[in-house]
Amino acid sequence: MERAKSRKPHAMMIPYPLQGHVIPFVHLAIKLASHGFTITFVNTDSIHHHISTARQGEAGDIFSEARSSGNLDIRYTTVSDGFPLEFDRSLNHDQFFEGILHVFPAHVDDLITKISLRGDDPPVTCLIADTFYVWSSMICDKHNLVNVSFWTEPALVLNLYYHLHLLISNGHFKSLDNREDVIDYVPGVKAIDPKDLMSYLQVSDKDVDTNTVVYRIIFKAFTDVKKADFVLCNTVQELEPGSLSALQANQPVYAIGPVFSTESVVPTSLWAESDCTEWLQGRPTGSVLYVSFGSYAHVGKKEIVEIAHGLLLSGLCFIWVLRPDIVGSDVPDFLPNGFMERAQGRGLVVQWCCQMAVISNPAIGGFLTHCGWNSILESVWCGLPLLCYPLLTDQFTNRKLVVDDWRIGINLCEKKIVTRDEVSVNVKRLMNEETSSEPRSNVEKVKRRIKDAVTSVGSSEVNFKSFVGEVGDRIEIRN
Ligand SMILES: O=c1ccn([C@@H]2O[C@H](COP(=O)(O)OP(=O)(O)O[C@H]3O[C@H](CO)[C@@H](O)[C@H](O)[C@H]3O)[C@@H](O)[C@H]2O)c(=O)[nH]1
Repeated sequence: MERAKSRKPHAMMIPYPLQGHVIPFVHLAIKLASHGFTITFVNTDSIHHHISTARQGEAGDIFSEARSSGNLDIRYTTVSDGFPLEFDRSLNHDQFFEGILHVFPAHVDDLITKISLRGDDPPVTCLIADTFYVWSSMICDKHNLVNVSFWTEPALVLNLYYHLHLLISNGHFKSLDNREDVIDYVPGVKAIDPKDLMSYLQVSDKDVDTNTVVYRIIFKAFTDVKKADFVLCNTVQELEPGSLSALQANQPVYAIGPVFSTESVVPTSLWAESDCTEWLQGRPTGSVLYVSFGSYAHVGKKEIVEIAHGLLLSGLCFIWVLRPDIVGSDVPDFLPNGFMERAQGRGLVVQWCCQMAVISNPAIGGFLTHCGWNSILESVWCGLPLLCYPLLTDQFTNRKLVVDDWRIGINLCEKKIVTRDEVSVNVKRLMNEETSSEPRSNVEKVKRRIKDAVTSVGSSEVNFKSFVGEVGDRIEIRN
């Protein structure tokens, strides 16, 4: 017993192989390691390859600098996701996720077996896997590991998926004609309109086949998470008290966000970053709009063209992140003819950048976003009001938090297809201090809350420390 007590906890961490998941996992790894954990961080070969290509050379051990500067025990390894490196995961989305569902867990299982045969010191005693993985409880049972699920979206979204059975039994999901009235029976959620549900739940059985891979993942992952010993959420207790309390009534759930280190030395970008510092230099405070639709969603060419014209019409300065695969990796040309020439001097288009560095520049005054959860947290951290253009998955639900609940942002459009006039009008509304005074003053309040949460006495920090204590106790009991 004494020996077990003095043993450091050793957690294997496996993010979902997508940019918006790898980033918070890396920050969590650093935080745990600085609280005495040994970490073995696992990226897929493909994610590692993209990080290396973005850096124009083998990235090697991505934690080497963090390890030496912070004296942290973080080990790094990669594992195959079952596909060759050249396989286009973005273009072949469903095939890729079939592999993540069925093939990837076998590779993870092999890796854990290999590591345990190698006799690492201390031995791996805990798995911290993304909540979207459907196999965590199976792997933890097999290898006698404490099962920690890390949720990288808002607690509201987890809470809705968690109570999927209620949405189904009440006819708001998985019926031929889903109900369209307000949902008021999910514990911890006062009321939510069906249009604010995650995109996957906004469709009826008439419109989609819910046997596709995305649905099989959803149905299984949110059953499996109920078997986790602990759930960590990248959110703040004071921001989502209802959903968090509802979840906490069932199992240990800790709000520990926002999990990010503002000066991260760990390379995580999957595309080469452009440095925007020089371009931003000397520009008036709050004069530049930042536009990004994250790493995962695609945007139709028609919409990109409308947004491009709208940005030009607005007459404002902007930095627009446009991934090469934003429309599709088989559609390389999507901007309207002459756009770059007309934007010269006031618009900068980059394929990727260090978002946190850019949006914390005082010249940035607002964020046109797809409402990815990391982007929302980062924008609030920097005190920037948001212009919301959700594209898929949790982004519609996140928009509700931003626009309806916290009132820190405005909607770009109501309909799916945005027009250039809507872009121009709303961009101007967001960037004008008078017309955006309400979201601007509210974002300052929310910013205070999230910054307070991560001080030594703040809720996220206190929750994090109790998680560290609890997980240590659980490891002892298991071993
Ligand atoms: O040029 C860029 C653009 C983005 N980022 C970073 O990339 C991350 C993007 O994350 P997020 O804003 O959450 O968007 P996605 O990449 O689209 O994230 C996926 O994962 C999120 C968290 O699970 C979900 O909320 C989203 O809907 C899902 O698409 C953020 O940390 C950004 O700082 C950069 O560093 N440079």
